[in-house]
Amino acid sequence: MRRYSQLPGAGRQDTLADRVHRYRGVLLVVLAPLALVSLVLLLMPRAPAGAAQRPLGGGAGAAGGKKYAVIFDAGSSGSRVHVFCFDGNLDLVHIGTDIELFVQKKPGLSAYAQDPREAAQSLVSLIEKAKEVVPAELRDQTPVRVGATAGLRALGAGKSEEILQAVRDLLREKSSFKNQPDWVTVLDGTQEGAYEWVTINYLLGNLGKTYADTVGVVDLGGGSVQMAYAIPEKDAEKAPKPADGEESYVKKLFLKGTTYHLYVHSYLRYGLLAARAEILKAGNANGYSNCVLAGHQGQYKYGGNTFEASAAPSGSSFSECRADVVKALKVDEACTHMKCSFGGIWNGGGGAGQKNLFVASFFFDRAAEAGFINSNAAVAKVKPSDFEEAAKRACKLNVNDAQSSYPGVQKDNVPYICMDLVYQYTLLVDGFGVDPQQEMTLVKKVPYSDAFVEAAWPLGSAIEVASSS
Ligand SMILES: O=c1[nH]cnc2c1ncn2[C@@H]1O[C@H](COP(=O)(O)OP(=O)(O)O)[C@@H](O)[C@H]1O
Ligand SMILES: [Ca+2]
Repeated sequence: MRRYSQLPGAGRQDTLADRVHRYRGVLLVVLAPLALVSLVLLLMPRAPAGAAQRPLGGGAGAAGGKKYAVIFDAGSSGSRVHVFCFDGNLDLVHIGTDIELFVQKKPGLSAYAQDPREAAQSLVSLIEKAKEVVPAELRDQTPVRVGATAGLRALGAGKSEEILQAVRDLLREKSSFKNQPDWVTVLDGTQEGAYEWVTINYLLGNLGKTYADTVGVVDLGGGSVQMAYAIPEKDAEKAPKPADGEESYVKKLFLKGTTYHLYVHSYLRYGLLAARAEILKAGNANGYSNCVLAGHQGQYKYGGNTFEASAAPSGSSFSECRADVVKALKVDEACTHMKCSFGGIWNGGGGAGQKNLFVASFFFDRAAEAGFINSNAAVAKVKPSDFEEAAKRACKLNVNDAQSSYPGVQKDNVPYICMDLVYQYTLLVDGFGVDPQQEMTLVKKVPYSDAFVEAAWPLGSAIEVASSS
């Protein structure tokens, strides 16, 4: 397994083609300022023909062509604020010495389900940090958006709406940023996946290139996992209709003058922490789990429910745990489409847009904790089989040995290290159909210019905001 501190082709080492492309953009500014708005870098997530188009929000705070955008990521395991600043070409420019302000704190909003005001208050320190980096005279033109993901999705509409309302009130009273009620929402999973795809491909300098030159993105959160990659138009036309209540499989995006057909699916309850509950339910026939490390007797709490989570008398077993995970993933569920990933969900048809996979969030974190990538690296090249090997090692341990073997793993997570790694391997190989030997890139941050930017959905949202003004 190799490690890269610098990503080939990333950052601002533009090729001649890129520069020609950018110069073309400048020409367009001169020749057709109105057309520019829709041509240069307009992110327009659209539902397929016939469905209503998602409105674009207001613009970003601007000065001398610079625009700021403040995006809150209300994730299931923590809240984070990102502040970005774009120039007139919608390239990122420095905020002080960095290219992004990024501050995070735990727990997430959903941990305050009983007290919406306290949930909102948990964002105050992040708001203050964001204010520090946006010049005072630009704050009232600088939009602030809040996107909540799987944590609030799982709380249900009533509770999550109360929390969101408290956040809207707080932003109106305390933020001094440009705020609007409909800018504080629960993101649907496909929107989250699409933004993440835009983030990574923007940072890699891929936008404007053909779909085959983009990378596919997998984002394993706590509550849900997203797969997003560009597919050819002819495949998009054949996309099956989603089941009732599900988002459509294909989003049409217009970015840097290029139309992309993005296959996106978000699997709710298959984020790493949510999947533990599914695995415990699937495998708990005898009151114990084949995935829990020897020496652990306990229960696992997730989303207001409690599950028995005690080790089997013989401890954890890679192969038996894997069978439980396959069951939890519903790999064999009837597939009414051409080809499915798992749970009867269309797999998008694969192809060149999925050849290079960038895999984010918990995939990176667990790989670092299991010690097969450097936790300080921004990206690392691995294969699914690296997760298999790490899982086989972890599943042989008891909790005490695991605690000393994996000093980076939080105490609460130690009994689940076998389960998590088996899940990650099985999700990639049996779920998404990735070859165990296929090289892929684990990503935490992407090098851009002389800095690093978080590989997370908020930049995609900021690009939408900044390009719509
Ligand atoms: O902006 C980010 N930077 C670094 N890591 C992130 C970021 N956003 C999410 N993560 C990682 O993703 C994992 C959990 O994701 P999150 O709390 O966002 O769950 P969710 O997406 O299911 O709501 C954590 O391991 C966290 O470290
Ligand atoms: Ca997330």
